[in-house]
Parts: sequence; C-alpha cells; structure tokens
Amino acid sequence: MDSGYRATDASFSGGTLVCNCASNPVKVKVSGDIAHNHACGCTKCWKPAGANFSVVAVAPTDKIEVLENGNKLAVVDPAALIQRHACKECGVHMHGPVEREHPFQGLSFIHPERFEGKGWAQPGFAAFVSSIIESGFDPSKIDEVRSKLRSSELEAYDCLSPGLMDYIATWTAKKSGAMENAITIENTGRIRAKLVAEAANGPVSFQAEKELLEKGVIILPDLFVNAGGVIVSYFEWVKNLTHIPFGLMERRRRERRNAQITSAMESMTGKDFPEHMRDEFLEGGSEIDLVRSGLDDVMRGAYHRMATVLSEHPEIRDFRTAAYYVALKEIGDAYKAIGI
Ligand SMILES: N[C@@H](CCC(=O)N[C@@H](CSCO)C(=O)NCC(=O)O)C(=O)O
Ligand SMILES: [Zn+2]
Repeated sequence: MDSGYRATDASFSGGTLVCNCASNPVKVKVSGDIAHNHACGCTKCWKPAGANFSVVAVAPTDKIEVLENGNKLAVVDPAALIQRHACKECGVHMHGPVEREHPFQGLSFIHPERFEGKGWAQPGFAAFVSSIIESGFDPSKIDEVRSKLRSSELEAYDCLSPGLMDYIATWTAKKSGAMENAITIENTGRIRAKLVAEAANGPVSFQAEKELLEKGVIILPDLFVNAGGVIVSYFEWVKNLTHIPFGLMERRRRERRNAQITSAMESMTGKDFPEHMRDEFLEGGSEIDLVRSGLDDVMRGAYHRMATVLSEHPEIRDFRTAAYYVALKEIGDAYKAIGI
C-alpha cells in the first residue's frame, strides 16, 4: 500500500492469482472483474510480511477455479464465515468463498496483489482499521494511520464502508421480514415456500400477494401473525389497571394443591412421581407462563375465527380477507350493540 498501485484498467477481466512459493505455486483463476477492493486491518485476512493491512476484494465464487497445486490448500478456520483457503507452504490466502447464508454468500474473497497481471481495481476504502491494534499495533499511533490512509484517498472505517454496511443491514432486515415490500413481483418467482407468515408489516406487495395466492401459497397476514406484541401490551395495560401481577393471588395455593396431588398419586400408586416432571408440575404458574398461555389462547382463537370465515364463506379465499372480515364484523357488531 505504501508504494502505491499500478493504474486501474477499466477493461480488466480477471487473471490468475499465484501464491508465494518459489516452486509448485498454487494458481487460482478468476474469470471476470473483481469488486469492493479494500484495505483490511482485521486479524483474519492474509497480509504480506510486515504489513498492517491486507488488500482484499471479492469475485463471484463461480468465477473462481483452482488451476494448479490445489492439494497445497487448506481452510484456515472452518468455523469462519469466509472459508479462507491458504497455501500450507507459504501461507498466502488464495481464495475465500462465503458459502453460508449471508449477504456475501456466493462471493469469494481474494487478494488482488497476487494477480500475475495488472490493471485490477485499486482499493476504494480501508476497513477494520482499529483491528490492527489486535495484531499488536500501538493504539497511540492509530490516528497517524487514519491520516495516512486518508491522504492515500482511502477513507478509514472500523467495520466495512457505509455502502456495504447498508447492504448488509438491508439484507438482514429483508430476511427478518422487518421491511415492507420484501416480497414483490420481482422475486415471487424465486419463492418456493408453501406458507408465508408476515412477521412484520406489509412485507408482501399487493401484486405479489395476488401471484402467490394464484400459485396456492398460503399467506398468514401481518395483522394476525405479528399481533403478539399488541396482545401482550393489552395484558400489560390490564395489569397496570388492576395494580396486581397476573397470578399473584393463586400461585402459592396452586403450588400447595399440586404438591397434594403429587403425594396423593404417590401414596395411591406406591410409586414416585417422575422426577423429570416434578418441578414443572409443582410450579404454581409464574407470571410469564400465564402471559404466554394467554397469548397462545388469543392467537389460537383468532386463527380459529379466520378459519371459520374461510370455511363458511367460499367467496373469501385468503387469510388476509378473512382477518379483515372478522375485524370489521366485530367493530360492526359492537356499534350495533350500542345502538350506533
Ligand atoms: N476485529 C476482528 C474483525 C474480524 C472481521 O470481522 N473481519 C471481517 C472482514 S474480512 C474482509 O474485509 C470479516 O468479515 N470476517 C469474516 C471472517 O473472518 O470469516 C479481527 O481483527 O479479528
Ligand atoms: Zn479482513
């Protein structure tokens, strides 16, 4: 990094990475351009001797091919996200695919300085800068490093660049269902699920829902699936109004009753109550158990009401419409009951 880079060639289309061995070097072909080239200060990436930073980029894993002496490669840490394949003799990391489910899945980390040819894209930023301290760098000198990086036009970050962090967060949010329109007509074709449960609000677009329903996919709507938070908030409200925790009045009495039942069963049968059930059976029901039980009951009741609507009204064919039917009918009935 200190001695600079050869110019980026816009027409660069890959090449061969070669390890540091004087004889029988490992050779890995990259068929296509690289992306996100950056300097990395982390302790995991391979660095040339004496360097504080590695230079590391990604390429699609299906564009990577081990050409020669692959038998010299071993995975550095099989538990790591990046499966860094290093040459057992010289230690250079030759390729590191990300195979597990992750925003970088399908990409392989490589070190462009190991390309035989030139023209590869220069690093665009510096990542994991503070991590160099973990390798023994003097923390009091870290500001000098940051300034030096910036003067080489490498913005210094302690994780990845904001663009990549946003990409990772977006992937995570979409996966958790915490984003609206995570399923649209752009990606319904790739959905193999038979059941979609909307864990957050509005994850399936209107058009996508139509397509999925036509394909026979069952969609459990957001207003049902993620109602748990609202239900337990209601329990909390009721508890606040009564100024008393759920189960306070009955718990000890129930414990005594359960102990009586246990000893009666033991004396009637002449056998000990099964040890693995004893504690749970004797327990009088803590507040959290009661809240979970109440939540379970409300959710089952709500599901049952939607299912009844679906079976009694053939013109209603999906759970969302059934849920709205139930909700609006209850509001209507309540209005009628008070004469509005
Ligand atoms: N402080 C730690 C950071 C290690 C780390 O998280 N490294 C990143 C970046 S590597 C290329 O940019 C990472 O994604 N690692 C995943 C992995 O190593 O499998 C340290 O320095 O050790
Ligand atoms: Zn790294």
